[in-house]
Amino acid sequence: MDSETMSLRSSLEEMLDSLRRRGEQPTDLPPALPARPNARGRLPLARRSLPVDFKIECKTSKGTKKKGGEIEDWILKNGEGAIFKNGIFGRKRIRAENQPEESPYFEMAEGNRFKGRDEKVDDLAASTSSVGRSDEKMKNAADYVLKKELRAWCWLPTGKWELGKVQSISGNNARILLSDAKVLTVAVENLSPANPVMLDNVDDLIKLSYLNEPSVLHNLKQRYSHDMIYTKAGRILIAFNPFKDIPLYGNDYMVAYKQKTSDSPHVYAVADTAFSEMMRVGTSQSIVISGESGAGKTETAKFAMQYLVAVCGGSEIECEVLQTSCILEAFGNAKTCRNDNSSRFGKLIELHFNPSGRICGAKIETFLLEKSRVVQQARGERSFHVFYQLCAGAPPLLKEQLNLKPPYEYEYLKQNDCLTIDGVDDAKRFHKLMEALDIVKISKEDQEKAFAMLAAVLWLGNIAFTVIDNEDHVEINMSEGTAFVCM
Ligand SMILES: Nc1ncnc2c1ncn2[C@@H]1O[C@H](COP(=O)(O)OP(=O)(O)OP(=O)(O)O)[C@@H](O)[C@H]1O
Repeated sequence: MDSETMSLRSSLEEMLDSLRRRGEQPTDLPPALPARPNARGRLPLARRSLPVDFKIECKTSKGTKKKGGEIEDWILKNGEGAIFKNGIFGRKRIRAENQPEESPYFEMAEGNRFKGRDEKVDDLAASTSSVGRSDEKMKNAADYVLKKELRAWCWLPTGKWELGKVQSISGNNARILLSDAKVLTVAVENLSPANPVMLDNVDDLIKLSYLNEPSVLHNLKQRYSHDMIYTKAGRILIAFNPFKDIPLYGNDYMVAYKQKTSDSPHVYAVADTAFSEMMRVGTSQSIVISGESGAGKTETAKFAMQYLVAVCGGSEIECEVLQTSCILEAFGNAKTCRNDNSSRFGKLIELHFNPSGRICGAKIETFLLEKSRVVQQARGERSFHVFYQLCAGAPPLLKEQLNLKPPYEYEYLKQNDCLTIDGVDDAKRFHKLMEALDIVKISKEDQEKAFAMLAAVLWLGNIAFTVIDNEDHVEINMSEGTAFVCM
């Protein structure tokens, strides 16, 4: 095992140990998530014009009937041989028992919508006994789709989804009129039902009649294009990174969410719900923020903390809590190819409240810091912010004491020729860092020790060695770095 893996393992072990120490069993299990529809296509309500609660039937090319999980397995194994591989829309051919007045699927709506899995399998078994009628039913379904000029998403060979209207269906192919007036012939298995226009821009994905991939992406994209970066998916909040300042934050918004006069999806609403539930139920609440690098997790966590601090306090401790971000980011964040302020560690932030709902303490645990970044960074990336901040912003006396040079003088910092970040003033950030350290009451003496350690690390990187024989023995080169580190 190499040393890096060893250090990662030990960090991981440390984290697990610390989690274990925090209690073997969570005493505050989160409430069960509400039942959510199948992501492949939630069946719409009976009153809507689209097909509802169809049954699945399956017959192999040899005529044997299959049901339940067998169907899925069989379709996967048999590919093109699966005659029911795809219906009018999507993977499943669906059929209704009775002919509705308007929709060929009407009858199934109320009775079967909330049936459990076993009941549905029973339905499936029943439905396979009437395969003979399926062609007629499918024709009705096709007629219905055509009559209503239903919109559908087409999966194009280019790998994109395109919205169009179904013009005609013949065999396994459908002709689709696209928005640019082009007509495409698409295999029906490459179609997914689109939601009616009235559902454009809905603020909660569970309001969509069809929860398929293109419909979800379309909805999120539309909202994003109107700077609506938050969307709900039931109890989950989806947050998009706008990469620009959007006027969605600040006092007025906080008041609106506190007084519940706004119910648009927002990180403030999530923080408010967590706080209200904590006060109501009397147990700890967690907000889990996840996403890929650059998705906006750190910013979102900061907005959530700002909200909690604003509505639950006004005393000194809250101010200290907010200042921790500045310190953590200086020491643990760095510029990467994906994010100019990427957190190179994980963190667990606890805010402690007293019985009256005021913040009375906080605890931050960090884990898995990417230590190797100190000595090596990928092209276009920097080491941790604090090194550049120290070099740029240290007061003259400190600079002299620590023999500080500009970043390009240090091997650890200059290796990638990436010394600055557009729009970021490292010197100013250093002053903010010192203020934050003062606010969280780190003594001047401890601050100086920390800065001396950082300077020592930089100088250590400047020590060079020369191989002096064939057995790879080395000798240290005398240089400014060597002299300074040995002092
Ligand atoms: N809600 C927002 N409003 C404005 N800008 C934002 C918002 N969220 C993120 N950003 C911008 O995107 C950048 C990256 O976001 P952030 O650092 O929060 O991502 P992250 O998910 O924490 O990334 P990493 O995992 O690399 O740490 C921020 O520095 C900020 O410029």
